[in-house]
Amino acid sequence: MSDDVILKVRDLYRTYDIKGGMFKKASTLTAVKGVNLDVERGTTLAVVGESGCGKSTLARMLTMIDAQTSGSIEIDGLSMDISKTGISKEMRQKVQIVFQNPYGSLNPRQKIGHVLEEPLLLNTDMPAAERRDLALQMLEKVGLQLEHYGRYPHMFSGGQRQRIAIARAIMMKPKLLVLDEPVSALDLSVQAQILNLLADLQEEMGLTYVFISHDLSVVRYIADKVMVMYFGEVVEYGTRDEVFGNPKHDYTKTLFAATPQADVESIRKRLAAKAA
Ligand SMILES: Nc1ncnc2c1ncn2[C@@H]1O[C@H](COP(=O)(O)OP(=O)(O)OP(=O)(O)O)[C@@H](O)[C@H]1O
Repeated sequence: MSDDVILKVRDLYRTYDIKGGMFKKASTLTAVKGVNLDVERGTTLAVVGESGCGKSTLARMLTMIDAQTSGSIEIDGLSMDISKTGISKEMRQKVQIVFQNPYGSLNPRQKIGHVLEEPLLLNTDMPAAERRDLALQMLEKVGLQLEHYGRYPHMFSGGQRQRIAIARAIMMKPKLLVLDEPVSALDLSVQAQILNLLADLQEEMGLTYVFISHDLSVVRYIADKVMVMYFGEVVEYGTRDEVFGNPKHDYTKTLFAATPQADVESIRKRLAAKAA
């Protein structure tokens, strides 16, 4: 593992103004409160916590879908403050996101070839023939077939659609992938296949992952480091073995106690069987 930090976040905040109503005063909600983190190149940081703790807000800021209220994000040496600079092609190239529901993020009227080539079309001057070659290469890389290039999203299973979303995310050869609950909507056996694919791509392409999940069995399998969020704050941050082996914060202890150990064991067995 390298000690080369690719993602550096300092004192990151995101607040939302909540409008008042007839019986309610206007207020401010702080969804992310003073988050600091460093992620080393080629490693996986898992972000866990209950619904509403700020995981997706953090993901949206890391991927420039939303701007931070204050604080800094640096990816591969480039500052990601879109409120000041807007979004450059260079910034787009550094980071991509994969969502939980691939169908929602794929345009049903676009063929897969177009879906894959679109980021290149928007952000580069690459000629059409090269774009097509790259799209075909990526289809193979994520375990799909060349004939899938001309098909529509509804012609694929959930697992295949998530492979397409991953292929699209890596078309621009990003350094960092933010994976927001990427396997939560999939059947268990398909989850294991997608997790294995992500592990292979990480090794092959030197990718760094921020992997958001509420599923501790998955986190235990994929994470190098684990960050636990609670009401917008980081309450635990350490290596996987430190956090799982010796959780310090009361919230983490409760979270771990609430996860049946059987889940952890079953996924371990499945993955071990596949690797053998
Ligand atoms: N655009 C918005 N306007 C107002 N409040 C928001 C907005 N987006 C998120 N929030 C609030 O910020 C808090 C954090 O939400 P966020 O979606 O980041 O949590 P999460 O941990 O990802 O939850 P989930 O797992 O359910 O998606 C929640 O209280 C949510 O209601």
